Amino acid sequence: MTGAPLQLFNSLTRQLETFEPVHPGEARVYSCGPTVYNYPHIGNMRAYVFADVLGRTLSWKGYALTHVVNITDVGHLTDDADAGEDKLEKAAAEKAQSIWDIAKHYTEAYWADVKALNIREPAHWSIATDYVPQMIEFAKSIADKHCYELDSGLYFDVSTVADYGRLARAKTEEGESRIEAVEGKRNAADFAIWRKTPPGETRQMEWDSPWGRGAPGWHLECSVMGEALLGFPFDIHTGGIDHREIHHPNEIAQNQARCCTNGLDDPLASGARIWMHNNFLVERSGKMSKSAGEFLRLPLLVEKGYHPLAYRLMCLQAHYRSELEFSWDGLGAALTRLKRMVLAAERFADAEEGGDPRHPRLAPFLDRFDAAMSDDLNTPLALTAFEEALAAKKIDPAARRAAIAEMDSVLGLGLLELTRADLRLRPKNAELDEDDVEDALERRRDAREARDFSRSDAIREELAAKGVEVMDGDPLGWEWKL
Ligand SMILES: Nc1ncnc2c1ncn2[C@@H]1O[C@H](COP(=O)(O)OP(=O)(O)OP(=O)(O)O)[C@@H](O)[C@H]1O
Ligand SMILES: [Zn+2]
Repeated sequence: MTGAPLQLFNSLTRQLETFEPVHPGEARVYSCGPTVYNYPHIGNMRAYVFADVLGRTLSWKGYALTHVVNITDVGHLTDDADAGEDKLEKAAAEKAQSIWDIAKHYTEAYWADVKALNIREPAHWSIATDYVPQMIEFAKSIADKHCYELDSGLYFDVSTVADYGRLARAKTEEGESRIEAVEGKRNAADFAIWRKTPPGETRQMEWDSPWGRGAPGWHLECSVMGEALLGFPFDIHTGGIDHREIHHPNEIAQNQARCCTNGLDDPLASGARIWMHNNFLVERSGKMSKSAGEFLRLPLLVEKGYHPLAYRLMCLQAHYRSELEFSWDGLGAALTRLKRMVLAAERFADAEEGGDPRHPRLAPFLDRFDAAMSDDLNTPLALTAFEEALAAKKIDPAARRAAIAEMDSVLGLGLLELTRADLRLRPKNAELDEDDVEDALERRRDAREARDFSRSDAIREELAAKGVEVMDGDPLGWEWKL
């Protein structure tokens, strides 16, 4: 493996650990994916930008990566703890639509955002409903020792595993106390791994099981897909910090139960060695939400004229474990920074391929970049090394192109393909298109050459009235903006 040893923060041990793969030369990663009952907001997408940067870093360091991202199309209740309704059943009932159509529609919307953000396709998008037989098999294997049946379903008894909930931080403050009581539960934190369809109710998604007709629990799904596609133990499990409190402790409890039944003698075997959690993207008003106020979806950013990769850059500007506050000004600043990078990269984007990235003038930038990324994915610091490599003077263009391509394989900004025109996105409400603007600017240049300043000013005002600001002497060389 190349470069500095990769240090990652493990939420389970609460410390930085050097990445040592379970299978030499490989990296197996599972990331909790979207629940496809609605469009993802940009906060959700921060979780996938983070998982993507982790995957790209592992690939760059030479590990053969197998990344799994699941699609939850059944079982996730409106409350992460054991209460509420199935998010998809609820959406389907409200919209009077087939649940399968709903899942398909929002999965496709999610994939469109993934693509726009240069998030690489994982090896598998595992769809929960494709794994129901394996879920039943997994549940059967742990049921005798670790579960009990109630009228409402099969419950996991958290007292049957060692040190339940060691991952969670908010155990006493919020965690357990907010778990709604279900009559007959042995411990407040016990959770359903199979939920029976209540008598007299019809569900669009249900399956037969030894515990009656019903649907799997959300936590069970991730345990099963992780094991099925990556094998226990695998290397890294990721998700947003909200998952650190309930979803992942429950997954870990099931994995412990499963590993013990399979003869793995470590009572704390948690399925994955390293558990990593990205912090939230927040709004000034609080947690980003799909219901309150303006629904911050990636397409809304694009409609307002921000390129999706400006949002990706905004994510990279913060460390993944820090909270990041969203603001339009912040996004605008990220867009300006991205434009500067594109201008710098233009100078050598056409250079020959195959240059030596370890050119003596570039190696120090690459080393700093590596040190930053190896220090628990310190992207804000890595970006500064990247920009200095972009800006350094008098370096062979082919070598520089190679070094930038290498760093960008980790950052995923697509800098060698992005053009000025790509970044001059047109807000949806703009009345002019790119050609109209260029045409007006041409006429204005002629007027100025002819020293006809009143005509030049008139064209400027005409453009301003249509939402285009002409920037004479723009330091970025962008002559106009919308
Ligand atoms: N504001 C946020 N910032 C960063 N990550 C987030 C944010 N909100 C949710 N996540 C993460 O996004 C991923 C997808 O979550 P999921 O599709 O289940 O959405 P959700 O939890 O229903 O979101 P919400 O509760 O906001 O509707 C999870 O890893 C989750 O931890
Ligand atoms: Zn999950």
